[in-house]
Amino acid sequence: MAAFRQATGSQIFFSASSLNKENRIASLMPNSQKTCFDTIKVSLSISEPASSPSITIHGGSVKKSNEAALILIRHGESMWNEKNLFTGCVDVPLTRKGVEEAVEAGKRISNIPVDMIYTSALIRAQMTAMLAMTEHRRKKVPIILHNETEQAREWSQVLSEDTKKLCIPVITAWQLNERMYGELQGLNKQETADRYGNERVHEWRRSYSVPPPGGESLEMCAERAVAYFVEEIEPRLVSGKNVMIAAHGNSLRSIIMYLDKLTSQEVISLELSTGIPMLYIFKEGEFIRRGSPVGPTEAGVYAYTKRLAQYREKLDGMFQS
Ligand SMILES: O=C(O)[C@H](O)COP(=O)(O)O
Repeated sequence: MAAFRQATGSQIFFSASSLNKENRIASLMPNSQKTCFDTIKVSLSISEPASSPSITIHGGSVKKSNEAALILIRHGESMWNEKNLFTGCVDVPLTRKGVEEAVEAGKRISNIPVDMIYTSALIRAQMTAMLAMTEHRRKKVPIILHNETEQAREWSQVLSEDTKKLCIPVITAWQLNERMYGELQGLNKQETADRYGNERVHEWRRSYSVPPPGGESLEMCAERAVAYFVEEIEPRLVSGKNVMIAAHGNSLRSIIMYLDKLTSQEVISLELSTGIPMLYIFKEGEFIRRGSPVGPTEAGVYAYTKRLAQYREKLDGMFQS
């Protein structure tokens, strides 16, 4: 990770070479994509239920908590996962099993607060986020924000203030897309390993700096995914917003590498299963990995932070279930 960033205070600076790579990555994307770090204006105001652990209001000023929940979830099984094909940035949907995995994931995080959701621009991640939220006890409605044009933003506004309070903004970002697998996209993984050798294919799939032919290395994927996380998502956590990110095996591996401060050697063995939520607590500028909630009432998750326990108690009071 240090290879492409020097952290000074809370600022992260990219070396010139990685900026060149970033521009190349940006050029790989459809020309409708603008610069790397478009700042999405969240057009929904997000109300905090009184018990919310993220923000409390004292006499008009907002006292921000220094703690927030971050949930990461790799999409459920996709139709090309099922066929064992390299997928990358090809936009394929979930299988029925993937739909069930997403719903199950939702059950596991159903008592954890979610104020904002980020997904990639790919349907398998968006389906996973929306299906998971059908199981959330707070019953807020996730709404995908459309900012692609001024008209899209205006026409998709929620104009009722009351309704807005029961919505969760969903921001889609191509920067969170799966790594682009280049010439491997659509090829069968086993046949590719048979052709090029297991070791070489494993290096393309799991190493930090070796890209697949015509595709992105994990390092190149990190330069957009981690940059987006730092520029757009981390400030939300700092402000006390609880965030869920639904994305992909490798874009999430690059983000976890940043969160857990993994070396380029350690990240090789990092594997993410489809549809398994992972919980982090963001506290005083640090990310603490809490593992994967096994069930909606797992003591281990709630015992760890008072705010999550209080939020769950509030939901118990609100819904008596
Ligand atoms: O893009 C794909 O094929 C999968 O989502 C991830 O593939 P990988 O596990 O081979 O990196």
